[in-house]
Amino acid sequence: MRRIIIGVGGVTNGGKTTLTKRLLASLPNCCVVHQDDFFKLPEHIEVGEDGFKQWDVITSIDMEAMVNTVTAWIENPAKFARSHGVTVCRLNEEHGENDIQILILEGFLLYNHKPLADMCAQRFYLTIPYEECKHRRSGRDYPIPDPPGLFDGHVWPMYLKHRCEMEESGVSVVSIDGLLSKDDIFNQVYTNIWNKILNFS
Ligand SMILES: Nc1ncnc2c1ncn2[C@@H]1O[C@H](COP(=O)(O)OP(=O)(O)O)[C@@H](O)[C@H]1O
Ligand SMILES: O=C(O)c1ccc[n+]([C@@H]2O[C@H](COP(=O)([O-])O)[C@@H](O)[C@H]2O)c1
Repeated sequence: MRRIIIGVGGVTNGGKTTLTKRLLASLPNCCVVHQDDFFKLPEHIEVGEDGFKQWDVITSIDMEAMVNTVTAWIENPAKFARSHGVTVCRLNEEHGENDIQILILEGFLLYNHKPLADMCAQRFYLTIPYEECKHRRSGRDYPIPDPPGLFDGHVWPMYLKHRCEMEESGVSVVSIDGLLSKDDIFNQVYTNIWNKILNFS
């Protein structure tokens, strides 16, 4: 049985969740692990020198728990799928597609954690410019609402810092322009994933 882990990373509001939902609905035997589900409780988030709770750093996320969840999928993808409500099917053997199991990791800091980055066979990275990001973020409702000034004082500077660290680490990513239409982004990524699967031993 082949199994493949796909990363959907990138900037906040870059379109990661939107893309992931469409991939989940289109790819066979496909599960997802969202990094946002592993945020620590607010009382465990430090306040930084910038005066803001430090949500946009890797230590705000329980990465050990996230990696453990991914490990559970690796050990038994079909069991993981069934327990997450995904119907497991066999694909057409004529096309060499039988028994593929796919896991999508979705999150804004996937590739700044080496163990997680190393688990991904393909890493997509969505980007959008500052103005568009600020605009989209202003319309979002998070479990903890953004205090005034958070975007410019913490979110965007941390994005730039982590992006720079990711690039310096040498991890290879497929950059996706998040300004493209939702359809174009989906088609580009979907095609890329199938190419990867069909060339995957
Ligand atoms: N390609 C796109 N073009 C325009 N708006 C988009 C696109 N992709 C996502 N959005 C919108 O941007 C906002 C954030 O999208 P979302 O997928 O939740 O981002 P993320 O998961 O990266 O934070 C949502 O309002 C969504 O509808
Ligand atoms: O989901 C939460 O509990 C949560 C609590 C506080 C903040 N967030 C924000 O979630 C953002 C990452 O999620 P996303 O979907 O925008 O990529 C990050 O920029 C955080 O500032 C998210």
